[in-house]
Amino acid sequence: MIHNAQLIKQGAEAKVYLAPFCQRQAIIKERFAKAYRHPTLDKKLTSRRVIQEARCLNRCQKAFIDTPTVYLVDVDSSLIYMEFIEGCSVRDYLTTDDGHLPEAQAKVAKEIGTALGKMHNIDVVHGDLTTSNLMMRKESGSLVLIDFGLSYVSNLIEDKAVDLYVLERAFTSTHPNTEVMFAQILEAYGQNSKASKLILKKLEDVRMRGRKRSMLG
Ligand SMILES: Nc1ncnc2c1ncn2[C@@H]1O[C@H](COP(=O)(O)OP(=O)(O)OP(=O)(O)O)[C@@H](O)[C@H]1O
Repeated sequence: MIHNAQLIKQGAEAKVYLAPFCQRQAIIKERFAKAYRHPTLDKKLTSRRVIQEARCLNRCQKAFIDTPTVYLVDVDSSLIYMEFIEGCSVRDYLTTDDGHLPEAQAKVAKEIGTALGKMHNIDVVHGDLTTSNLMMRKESGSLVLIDFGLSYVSNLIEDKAVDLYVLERAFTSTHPNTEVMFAQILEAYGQNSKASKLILKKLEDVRMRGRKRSMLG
């Protein structure tokens, strides 16, 4: 039980709360036990996930990639306390109907591509890139990557290409007519990721595999 907490999301793996922490509002992410798993194994897997998420967030912060600052990691209780980002998700930004200027959209795309390029440069693979996991700060509009719950460290070109493919699928399935924006994301990614040539080439293979799979049903 977290004191004065307001549940903001109940997912399949975790509960996300907004709660006061040291005189400020914080996000508290709590991973809960899975009833179908053996308790000892469950504790081990849950702890590993908590540590992995916090580690990837820290790794990004050390590289000055804007992500929520981790305040506290309580492995025993499977809790991560982190900065509450005030703002809106890119998903909400793209689905609100207030006719964003192409220049404004291009700026967001550039920030996304730049952040992802930098994240892959330090071998962090996000694992769940959707437009809900990209936030824009209220004050500055600057981009923040959130939800590192499925993230891991990998230097494999394939893993990074799949990361981009997951985001591409999220764009095409959720936001019609954003092909130009996604191309702008990849352009900025190309300018910021060290291995972009190989990764973008691999992305073409991953897309092809995806198409074959959907043709076969
Ligand atoms: N640091 C944060 N600041 C503001 N809002 C946040 C923050 N972290 C999460 N949220 C909000 O809570 C929602 C759920 O968080 P998150 O995506 O981390 O959980 P989840 O998808 O349930 O986790 P997981 O994918 O690890 O199972 C986000 O979509 C976002 O709206």
